[in-house]
Amino acid sequence: MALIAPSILAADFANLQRDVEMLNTSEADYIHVDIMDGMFVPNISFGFPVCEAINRYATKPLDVHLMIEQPDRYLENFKKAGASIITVHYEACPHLHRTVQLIRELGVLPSVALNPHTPVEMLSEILPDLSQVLIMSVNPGFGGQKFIENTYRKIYKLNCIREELGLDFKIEVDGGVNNDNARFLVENGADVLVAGSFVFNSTNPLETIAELRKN
Ligand SMILES: O=C(CO)[C@@H](O)[C@H](O)COP(=O)(O)O
Ligand SMILES: [Fe+2]
Repeated sequence: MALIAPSILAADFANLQRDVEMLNTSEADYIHVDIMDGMFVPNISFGFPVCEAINRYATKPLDVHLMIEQPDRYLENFKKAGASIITVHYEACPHLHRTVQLIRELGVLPSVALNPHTPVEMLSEILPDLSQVLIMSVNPGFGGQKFIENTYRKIYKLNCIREELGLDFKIEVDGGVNNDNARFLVENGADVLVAGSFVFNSTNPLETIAELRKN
């Protein structure tokens, strides 16, 4: 059974409270919150005031995905805005060990994301310190993109490394996840499926989440 993290990026921002409350009643495990700064990625989403507003209504833990440069500057703000998990990008953190420590010191679970071109081996020295690794299955910056097939291989490799080292971090996959690829992602080792447009563009998001969760 997979854990499901619907991405609020695909919600109706004019009805954010309604959509968060819908997720509260769903089988979703987390609410995935995508933060984009227009620098690390070519798009701007929203910042901590909106994250705080989501948290005001959410009864599920916030899984905050920071697609921003120099994330250390804002870790405390996102903790205060309700983050339970904070993901930073490997590609945005020259001092990743320090960043991960800062997240832990805040009492938040640390997670690191890898862009599609970054090999999983780049995290080998830091895996014991992580509670989650996020494998991007699209290039970050936008919802609604096409799933990159090489992701299965990356997840398989990371899962092998996890077993070899006897670690228990979660493997999350993010981008273009739907009912066609979910099963194979879980079979290859994914534990958490992020789904934005597949959930929010479906006619019955509650059923879509329940279906995804069966994988
Ligand atoms: O981090 C990102 C995109 O950069 C994701 O979380 C997307 O928001 C997922 O949306 P879909 O690909 O499922 O529509
Ligand atoms: Fe994301």
